[in-house]
Amino acid sequence: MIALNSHFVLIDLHSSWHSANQIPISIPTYLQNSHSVSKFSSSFCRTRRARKGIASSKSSAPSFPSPEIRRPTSDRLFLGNGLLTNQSNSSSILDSDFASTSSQSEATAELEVFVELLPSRMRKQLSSHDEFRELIEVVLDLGRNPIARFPSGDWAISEELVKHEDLSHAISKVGDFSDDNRSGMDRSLHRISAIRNRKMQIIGLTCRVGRSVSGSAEIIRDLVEGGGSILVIGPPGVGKTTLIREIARMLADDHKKRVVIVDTSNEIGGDGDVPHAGIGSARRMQVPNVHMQHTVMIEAVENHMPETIIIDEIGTELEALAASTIAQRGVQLVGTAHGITIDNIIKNPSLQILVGGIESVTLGDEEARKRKVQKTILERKGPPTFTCAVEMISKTECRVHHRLDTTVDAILAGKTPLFEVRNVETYANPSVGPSQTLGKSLHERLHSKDDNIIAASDPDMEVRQVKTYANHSMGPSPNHEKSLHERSRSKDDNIIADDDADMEDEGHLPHQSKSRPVSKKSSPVRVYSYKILESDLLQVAQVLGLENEIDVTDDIEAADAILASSDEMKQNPGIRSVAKFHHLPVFVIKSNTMAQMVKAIRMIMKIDSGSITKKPRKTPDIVIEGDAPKRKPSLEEIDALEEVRLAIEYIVIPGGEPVELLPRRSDIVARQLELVESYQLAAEYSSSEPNPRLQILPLRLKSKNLKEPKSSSKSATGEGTGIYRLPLLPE
Ligand SMILES: Nc1ncnc2c1ncn2[C@@H]1O[C@H](COP(=O)(O)OP(=O)(O)OP(=O)(O)O)[C@@H](O)[C@H]1O
Repeated sequence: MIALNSHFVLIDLHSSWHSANQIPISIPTYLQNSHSVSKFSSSFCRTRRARKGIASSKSSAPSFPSPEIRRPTSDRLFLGNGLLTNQSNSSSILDSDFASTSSQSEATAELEVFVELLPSRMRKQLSSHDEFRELIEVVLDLGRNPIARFPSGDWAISEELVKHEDLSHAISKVGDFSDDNRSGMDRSLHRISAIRNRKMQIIGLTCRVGRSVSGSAEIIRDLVEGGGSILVIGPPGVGKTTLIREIARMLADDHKKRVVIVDTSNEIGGDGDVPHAGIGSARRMQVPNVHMQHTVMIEAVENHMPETIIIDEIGTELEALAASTIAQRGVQLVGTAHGITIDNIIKNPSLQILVGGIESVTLGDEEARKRKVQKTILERKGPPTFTCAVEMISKTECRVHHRLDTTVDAILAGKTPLFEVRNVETYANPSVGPSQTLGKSLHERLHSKDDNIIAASDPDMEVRQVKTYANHSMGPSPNHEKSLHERSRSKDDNIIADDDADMEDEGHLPHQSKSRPVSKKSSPVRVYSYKILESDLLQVAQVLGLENEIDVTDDIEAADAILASSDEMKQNPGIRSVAKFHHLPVFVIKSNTMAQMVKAIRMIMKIDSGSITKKPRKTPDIVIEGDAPKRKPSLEEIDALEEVRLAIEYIVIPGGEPVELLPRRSDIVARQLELVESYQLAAEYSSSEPNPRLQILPLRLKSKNLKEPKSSSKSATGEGTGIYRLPLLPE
């Protein structure tokens, strides 16, 4: 993204410290939010101005409000985080006084419109914040402190609590809320989302600053120009809408394509009937209500002869079907979907069609053996709707899957797909002119020393940075600073309960009893998680039949336990301080597999009580007995267990289908059975010749109550004859 030609002006507006009059919110809240926002600012502050030592706006908080509100003009003067752009101005990037005067004030115009939402007492406070220009959202919840969200974290705007009048004031400044509870401000890109009480009165608002960030699509310009359909995946707030808005403009203005945006919440083209200048000459179709998004998508193709259709938030099966219809009609499609990785889309039954649909195929024993796969395998049903996919890791970094079909096939086969990691810095070296940078082929970049891209041997892919992709369900990316390689799945699957926050400091050693007990109680046990997807945790809780007993919370103060990945524990030592401060036990999982989460949840719920023992004092961790690796498993055993994991996570749980495994040695079948049990699933054991085998059933086990089956003559470990059926929960 960033500036790629001399028409852009870069200014380092980044600042990470709050001024003295600002009210810091609690450490945990800060951590929580720094965890959930990207490291955008830190990477952006390395602009040329910064390198040349030109004073940034850090020292002088912009005064506010200015008397006159100006709207963006067709010159497209927009504000990004630490980035101001003006296409009509060709002054030098380096010595432009313009950047600190005219551009700044014009770029502030959109923010000025935004802060009109707030009562004047809040405006003054907010505008004095050093990061004011990088403001992401303002949250107004009745009876609470008004909160501003910045890239560096949350900040309480005022100690005065939000009143009804404050909400009424904000509501009076926006248009009507549609049935998705969203509204906007006329001809601006800001998004206002409402929370209502049971009487449907608005009691909370999330007001997001919308910006058109010129240059943000440079990072994938080659894909856009290639003409293929592009699926953009990312968690909320990572910048998907901002990216596709710029793609729409790029295609319509730079490439003179007929672009139609299906703008369900008026987020891409802004509120009001005249679209925001940020979409250039792309046309925009509004959608009367969210349930009609798919019909408007089809209408766009049938009535307006588009070459490209842009669509934000494909979330339902109907929308996915409409997208697939559009793609079949030869129209380029650029769409977004929520998720962290393509794996999330594959596992989402409504969106599976976007990646071609999935079906399970049962192979004959001979074929399975030949292919070295399990008997029931997953295959892609047809061609994906999109040619390629972009997983947004942060506003500045993404993973590009040039061939979505190849990626999906690899994931379904349990293999690591190959992809290319791109970041803004690589694509926005201001010292290189536009034609040089943009014209550079991937092949050239491959050999560029700076670009940190390495070639893969796969002839299908031109070039990519090969990284391990094993941890498909890794949490929302606060982890941008961490290499993907480091995030690869750990072979050691132990769960650690880390109960003491700071064991080194003997004088302040928190006694274990200080930690709040985490036990079953009438209200659900609330878990605060770091880098573990809430949806994955809840899915596991559901499989365990604990969906009413466990809850995931964003509020550390309300939490009963912390669940974190060990990667995050290493990266973010602050977690221990937070845990200590709140007297919370920390449960650490070494990989985000469902099996690990099952174990963690059982520990948190004390289902396996008594199995927790403390390690000697020097090591602050508590290890679950029996989880420590006792011996090195054989390759065959690893293979067999991986077969179980894939079968369960890709077929049995999402598809509700049974899976028959390959025949194995009886001791290995016993290990497989243990793993099946840890997912709380039932299995059928068959001691067919020459080796026994398991069939995993999509049925939940009675927890902690496994009985010897009547039909089994011996045991479930493979020595018996006939069928072994684990007891099932009554439906
Ligand atoms: N490249 C960027 N530079 C500066 N700010 C950005 C950039 N991309 C996004 N933002 C800001 O980040 C916030 C979130 O962006 P955006 O709405 O595009 O995210 P999103 O992924 O579409 O979120 P959601 O899924 O919730 O709709 C906005 O305030 C936007 O202005």
